Amino acid sequence: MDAVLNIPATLPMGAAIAVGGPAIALGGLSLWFLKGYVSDHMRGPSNLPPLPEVPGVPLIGNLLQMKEKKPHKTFLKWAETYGPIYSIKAGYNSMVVLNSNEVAKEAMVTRYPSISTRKLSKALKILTSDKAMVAMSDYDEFHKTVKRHVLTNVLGPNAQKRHRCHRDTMIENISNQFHAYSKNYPHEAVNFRKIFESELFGLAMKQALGKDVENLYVEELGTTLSREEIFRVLVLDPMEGAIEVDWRDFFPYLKWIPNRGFEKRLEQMHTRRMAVMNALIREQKKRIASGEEINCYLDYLLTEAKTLSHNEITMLLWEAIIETSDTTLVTTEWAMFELAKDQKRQDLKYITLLCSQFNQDRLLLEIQSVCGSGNITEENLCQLPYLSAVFHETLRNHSPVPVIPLRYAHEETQLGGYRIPAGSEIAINLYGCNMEKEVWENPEEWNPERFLSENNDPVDLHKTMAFGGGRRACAGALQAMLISCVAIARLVQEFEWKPKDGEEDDVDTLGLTGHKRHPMHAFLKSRK
Ligand code: HEM
Repeated sequence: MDAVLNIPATLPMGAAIAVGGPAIALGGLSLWFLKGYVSDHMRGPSNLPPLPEVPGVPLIGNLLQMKEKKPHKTFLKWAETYGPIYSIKAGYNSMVVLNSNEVAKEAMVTRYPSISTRKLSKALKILTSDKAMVAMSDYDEFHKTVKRHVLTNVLGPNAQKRHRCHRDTMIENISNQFHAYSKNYPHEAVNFRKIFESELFGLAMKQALGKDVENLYVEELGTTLSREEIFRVLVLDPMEGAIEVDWRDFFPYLKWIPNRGFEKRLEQMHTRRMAVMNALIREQKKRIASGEEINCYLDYLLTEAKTLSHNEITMLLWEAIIETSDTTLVTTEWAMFELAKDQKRQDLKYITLLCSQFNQDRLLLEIQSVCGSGNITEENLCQLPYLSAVFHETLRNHSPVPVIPLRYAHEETQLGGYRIPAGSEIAINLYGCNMEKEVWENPEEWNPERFLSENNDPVDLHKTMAFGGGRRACAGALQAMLISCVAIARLVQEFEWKPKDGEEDDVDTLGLTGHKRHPMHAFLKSRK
């Protein structure tokens, strides 16, 4: 049940248009969502039938059938019997589960005005400071204001241009560390995550606060924390906390019964997170007072966001840190894992050959003339359709957001031709949509070539809906794509990757955002 109840995280359509090629790929997101919008919108309300229901037991409904920590998989199984849209009972609450592209699109775009509020679990209520974040707020004035702020300073195309230096430094550091590892330990498999995660966190800190950190004295905790401990408090703990379940979420009429263990754990997590954020902000305020200005979210919010409280600013800074640090790592690690398993796909000749089948000579010539023997840069991305296919296929097959954070129908509406009663929770199972056999051939197979066949419209890259859609589409899609694609290409340009023996079939996942359960270990051989 856990993963459904909680979850993270946005792309304003036109926003992507400026950063060269990648922007073109992302612009497709809006076009894809427009496909079908008009016809859907014309269907008027009528005496619609009620939803198919998955049978459960009195009082607890279907809760016992969802014991495993991967509800998206249970939802998919049910879709085989009850169809792409059905309702379940999570204790007292009615939940509508959507498992197909069409109904998901309808929920995110056409019916959005009726389902624009969030339903948060008790854990998320505490960890989000009661919706004081872009991703977890309801669609209201607060949401519009803070989304504008994060796009203006951190995630929009112009902001991403201004933060480019941090991404370039990050990829150089990553490359240097892998080279050093392969030189010093030629017979040992490297832990991919250890290097990538730490560098990504550094980038998150620079964008949010202006500087990375080595250690920090936290007054409220009376101790100095190492960088690793700071990462745990700001990223790992909250990600784990977000999937904590309080049984009272399912039985609101029993909310008077205390659940102290749960409350204490979550409150402590929240207090430690706020203490660390406050200490980090205090340090940077000293920098600002000394006259040193840096282009970062903190400096921007302190000057521009006059209507926000200290608590809200702290939460927004933390949000930028945790969202940068998590899902991009998940996607890049899965992509490298898939490529490592498959030597032929790492071969640039193979890639160009495929591209040439897709779009013949133009691409072959472009790749050779643009990249040559030099390192790939963000400017090259729009000319590498195979790389784009690798990225989108990884998002499809290893969804970092298997179920979109729960929405709530605050008024009666309709989806998929069924009546949706007011008060229903809405779970959009992106994993289920991406495993639809009618839409994807052999969906369980990781196969980037599916996006490169002649019949494929480049806009279809966004059929995965990995970044959500409509007004709540992911604000970080551009950043995620820039970081992930450059990293994948650069690491394949520079090294041959081979998984550690016995790890090829290890596709188990963990947590809210589909992390690889066991970090990927691979042997590296420098190509230079
Ligand atoms: C591969 C990486 C990522 C994936 C797959 C992803 C996916 C998503 C999804 C599915 C949503 C939810 C849309 C909804 O509620 O309907 C979302 C929202 C959001 N994402 Fe991402 N995301 C990624 C990376 C990022 C990054 C790097 C950031 C920021 C640093 C970010 C910031 C946000 C924000 C702020 C929202 C809330 C948008 C809103 O509510 O208007 N995401 N993301």
